[in-house]
Amino acid sequence: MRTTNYDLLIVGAGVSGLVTAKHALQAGLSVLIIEASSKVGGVWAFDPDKPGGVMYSTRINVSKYNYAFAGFPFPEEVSDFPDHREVLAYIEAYTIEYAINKHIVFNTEVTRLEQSNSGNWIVNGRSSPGNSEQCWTAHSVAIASGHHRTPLWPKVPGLENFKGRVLHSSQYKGNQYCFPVADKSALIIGFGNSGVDVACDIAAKAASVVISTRSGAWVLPNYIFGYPADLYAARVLKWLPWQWTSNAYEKAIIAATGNPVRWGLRPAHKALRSHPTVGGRLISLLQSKQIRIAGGVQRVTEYGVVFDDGSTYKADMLIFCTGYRIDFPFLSDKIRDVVFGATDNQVNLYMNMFSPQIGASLAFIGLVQPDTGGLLPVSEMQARWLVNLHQKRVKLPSSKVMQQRINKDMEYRRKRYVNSPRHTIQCNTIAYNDEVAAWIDSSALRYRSPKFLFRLIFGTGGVDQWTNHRTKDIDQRIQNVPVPAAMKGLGWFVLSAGLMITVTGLTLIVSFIV
Ligand SMILES: NC(=O)C1=CN([C@@H]2O[C@H](COP(=O)(O)OP(=O)(O)OC[C@H]3O[C@@H](n4cnc5c(N)ncnc54)[C@H](OP(=O)(O)O)[C@@H]3O)[C@@H](O)[C@H]2O)C=CC1
Repeated sequence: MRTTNYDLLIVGAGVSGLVTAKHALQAGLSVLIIEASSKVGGVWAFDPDKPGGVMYSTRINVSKYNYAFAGFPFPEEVSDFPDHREVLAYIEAYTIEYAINKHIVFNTEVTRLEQSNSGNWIVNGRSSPGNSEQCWTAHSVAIASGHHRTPLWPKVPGLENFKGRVLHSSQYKGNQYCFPVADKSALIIGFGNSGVDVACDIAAKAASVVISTRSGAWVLPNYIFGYPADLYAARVLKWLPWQWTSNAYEKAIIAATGNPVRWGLRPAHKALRSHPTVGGRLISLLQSKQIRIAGGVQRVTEYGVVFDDGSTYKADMLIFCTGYRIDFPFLSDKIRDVVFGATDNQVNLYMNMFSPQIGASLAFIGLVQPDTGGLLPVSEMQARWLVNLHQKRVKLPSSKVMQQRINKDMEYRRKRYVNSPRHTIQCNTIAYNDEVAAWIDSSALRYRSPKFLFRLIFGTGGVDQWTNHRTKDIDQRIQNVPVPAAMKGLGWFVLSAGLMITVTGLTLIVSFIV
């Protein structure tokens, strides 16, 4: 049975879906969110009985200044890196503040999405309990169901012979869940943020923990010289060649935690060529040898593994922390064909949002992996852009221009990052948001005062910088985002050097003329 034809139907009530709903509702659109679970929050809604989402000990690894909804800061008493309970409470408070709940249908899984000949979208869903089929139509659809749903299981020779336990990080909810880990030996395969979090969690109880990594990692501490590490990812650094920034970043890591080779980390690439692995706790566990690092797995045996260098490890459990495959199982084949690129995790979307063949009526919100800072402010700018498109204040470029841009971005990512399925949707938060902000007349760098400009160039500026209705409150929030002392020092150095060069140049010109 088809009911209301909504202006915008949103798939998923995680942060990306909620922020999209907030902006669409404020613009007067009729909105419906369809959510598979019984709660808002997406990956932040801890559930020990369901795969996916956070585990019991998860803390966000981006500071609360760069992972928040605009105009809605985390409470003051929350630490720089909130834990998942605090993040969920914050998301729930946002949902209440903007009365989003009444626009959500919970416990309903979207099963199919297709476009009718008229251009409207037909969305089918299945509600539980009872498995009742539902169907809605909408003028446009925003897919905000996340890209960390389908585990990526690599093929490892001999895995079928292994006698111990095998699971993916999405199934690991904490050392008190799953199965007894006390006195067992665990092999963690993969050295991204899941690998680090799982290794640190399991090391509290297990007898021995080894992380297997084929390319090592530069492990970023949560704090550098007393400030959250993400606060160093300032605008000025994106204006410099990334290799220079990477060198500085590597020096900062070495100054904060020592040479990574000492702890066995053996990074195979420059730091900024891959997604940052954050792990303050990991370094101390490596120092106390509660966790060890090994190379790639050559093959699995009945009771353990053989690494690439021929050494062996006897393991009771293998935990694959090997990331996710981008997948939206409800897309019809026709849409799937235009959305996904030729290789694994490649998406053929303009600004990771729109298909040139489909246009503005189907948007992907949050289909981005920010290389610095958090996803939330990117999703929020995408939501605002989408609403502006709805209101016909802006329009998308032609499909030819969109495709050219997609190709250019793909080429850039291939060169800039390690060319792997892990980096196909990587983007720089500030650069991305600055670009979208310029289109919707919300630029962060509109001049207010030299002090402000300094803050936005040598600091990250936080999530409120792109808000277009400037109020004292918003300006205060931007000023509350700390600028690390080292970045202030860099700022003063650049300004003094600039001043000296200008004065010297002018003096030379004047003396030449005179
Ligand atoms: N606390 C937090 O805020 C957390 C955030 N996250 C975020 O969630 C996202 C997903 O993270 P994560 O689950 O760690 O996934 P990632 O994709 O970031 O990392 C996957 C890891 O698995 C390795 N890997 C992939 N394929 C293979 C293979 N075939 N053989 C061996 N190793 C392989 C990769 O190595 P290689 O580099 O060699 O390809 C990499 O080390 C990220 O954005 C992350 O930042 C995750 C956990 C906690």
